[in-house]
Amino acid sequence: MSTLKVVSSKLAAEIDKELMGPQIGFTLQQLMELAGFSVAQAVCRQFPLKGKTETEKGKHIFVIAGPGNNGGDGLVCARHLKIFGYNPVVYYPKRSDRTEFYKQLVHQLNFFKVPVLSQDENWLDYLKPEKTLCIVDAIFGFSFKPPMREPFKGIVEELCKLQDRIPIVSVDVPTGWDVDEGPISQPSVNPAVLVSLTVPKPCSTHIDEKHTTHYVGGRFIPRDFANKYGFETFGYESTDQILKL
Ligand SMILES: NC(=O)C1=CN([C@@H]2O[C@H](COP(=O)(O)OP(=O)(O)OC[C@H]3O[C@@H](n4cnc5c(N)ncnc54)[C@H](O)[C@@H]3O)[C@@H](O)[C@H]2O)[C@H](O)CC1
Ligand SMILES: [K+]
Repeated sequence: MSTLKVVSSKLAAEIDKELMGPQIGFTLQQLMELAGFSVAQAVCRQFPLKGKTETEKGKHIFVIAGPGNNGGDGLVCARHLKIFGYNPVVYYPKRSDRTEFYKQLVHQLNFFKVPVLSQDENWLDYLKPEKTLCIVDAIFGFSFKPPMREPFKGIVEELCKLQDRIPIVSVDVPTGWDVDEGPISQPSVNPAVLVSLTVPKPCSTHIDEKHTTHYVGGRFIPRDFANKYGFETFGYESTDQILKL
């Protein structure tokens, strides 16, 4: 059997289902914690604070969280960024009522004094190139189906205007991209960093390597499980949660 380097949206959903099924028994919370933690680590690797001035250190990281689990990864990521010494602000326009768990993630952000903006707040005030280190795009992941609906269509259109001046870090899938086909509809972001979770999705083959740094994160599967789905595990070093591809 040939070894795939990417897995389709369908397979990614099957992998998730099996990981959280009765045989393996991970909970969504566990996987999301590791996913969000790895995205925060990728931000640290890409935008280190060491040697930076206080002004630089005070810059915002603007995390935009969508309505599903990709958004949940963003909420977790923001908490870890705060712990790592960054200054995250979360914009969470359409809050998930799927489970109580999402409310708990927001409570945890309140506990760490990370601002969480609602849909009616003036979120663009927080997005000034001179005051913003990067944007974490946790809007949509592998379950996005175009065309994009509001309020996200308008939000992503604004991000597209800013992305040449503020780097975007996309979680798992660049928002607006078809998971399997890539950027086939608008609006869609052009990230400076992509953090693929578990294994890259086919859309990642459409990134321009000169523009986009690609990491894999979400280090939670053993080799035989990866091989069963036709891919290899990645050569993470030591305790790293991410690997630059
Ligand atoms: N094993 C892992 O790698 C893990 C990955 N995780 C993350 O989970 C997402 C996938 O999460 P899911 O909830 O299935 O989907 P999304 O977040 O992508 O989006 C669903 C959400 O979006 C709405 N929606 C879909 N299409 C549209 C549209 N055209 N316009 C507006 N809204 C749309 C839909 O209604 C839902 O509300 C994966 O990518 C990872 O980031 C987990 O953390 C677990 C571990
Ligand atoms: K995303």
